[in-house]
Amino acid sequence: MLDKVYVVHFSPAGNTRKAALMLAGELAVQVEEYDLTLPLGERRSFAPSDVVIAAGPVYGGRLPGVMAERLSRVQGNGAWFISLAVYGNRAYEDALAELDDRMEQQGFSRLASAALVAQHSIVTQLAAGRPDGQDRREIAEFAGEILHKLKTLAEGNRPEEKATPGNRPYKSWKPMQAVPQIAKDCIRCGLCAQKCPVEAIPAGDPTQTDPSKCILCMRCITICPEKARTLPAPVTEMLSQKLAPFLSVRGKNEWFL
Ligand SMILES: Cc1cc2nc3c(=O)[nH]c(=O)nc-3n(C[C@H](O)[C@H](O)[C@H](O)COP(=O)(O)O)c2cc1C
Repeated sequence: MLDKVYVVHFSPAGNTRKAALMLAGELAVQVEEYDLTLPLGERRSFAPSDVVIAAGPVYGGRLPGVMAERLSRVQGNGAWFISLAVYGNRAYEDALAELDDRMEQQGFSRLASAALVAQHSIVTQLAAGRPDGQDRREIAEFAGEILHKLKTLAEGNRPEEKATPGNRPYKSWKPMQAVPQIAKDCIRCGLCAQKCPVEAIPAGDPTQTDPSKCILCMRCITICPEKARTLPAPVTEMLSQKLAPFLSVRGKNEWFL
């Protein structure tokens, strides 16, 4: 086990964070989180001996643009990174490669990369409840391989490396043009406005959502204490149909180091 590991994450609906903390708990005694989900955050600089897990959800086979931007808040100075693209049972496509590239641009050195499955934040029947017990066992196996690689490196040997899959240039993807709808049950508590990653909900009137800012990340829908925010039915129906083939498949956790 390591003494400490850092977890840098962007996790609107909490599934990415859950998977990243599972890995962190298998790797180190102490875990420190650095959250990129909110619009404001201090800059953070790491030391060459630090080990940093960088975890993001997959959106349309890509890293969310907001997360890619916010990674400029962290500076690696040669620290190790473990990249995690957390996907909802469909596919991760170029997201992991993109996360690797962004971390390297920020001055981190790649130790390992993984695509892990977690519950789909929009169609929640997909990979429901994951990461689960089987995922935990696989994540523990991945952690064991990371610790072994660190030991090999500390002994002065450079192990053979497996490259992260993904295309460059990355596939193109545009977020859907839709926003959550608000039911009469909304008590205007303002929690959604406070926690929106992209400031799409005005604090003065949380029944509004700015379609030019909303990334449909599901955070407001997930955290609303009154369950007053939902996706418009045509959006849910379209996505449920598109993703139906993935309901009966157990998506794979894959790692590369
Ligand atoms: C806008 C959007 C796009 C998504 N696109 C994909 C995708 O291309 N492939 C996939 O398997 N899952 C996709 N998902 C599911 C998420 O990657 C997955 O549920 C992730 O764990 C969500 O992380 P979070 O709970 O930390 O927000 C998408 C989710 C959202 C909100």
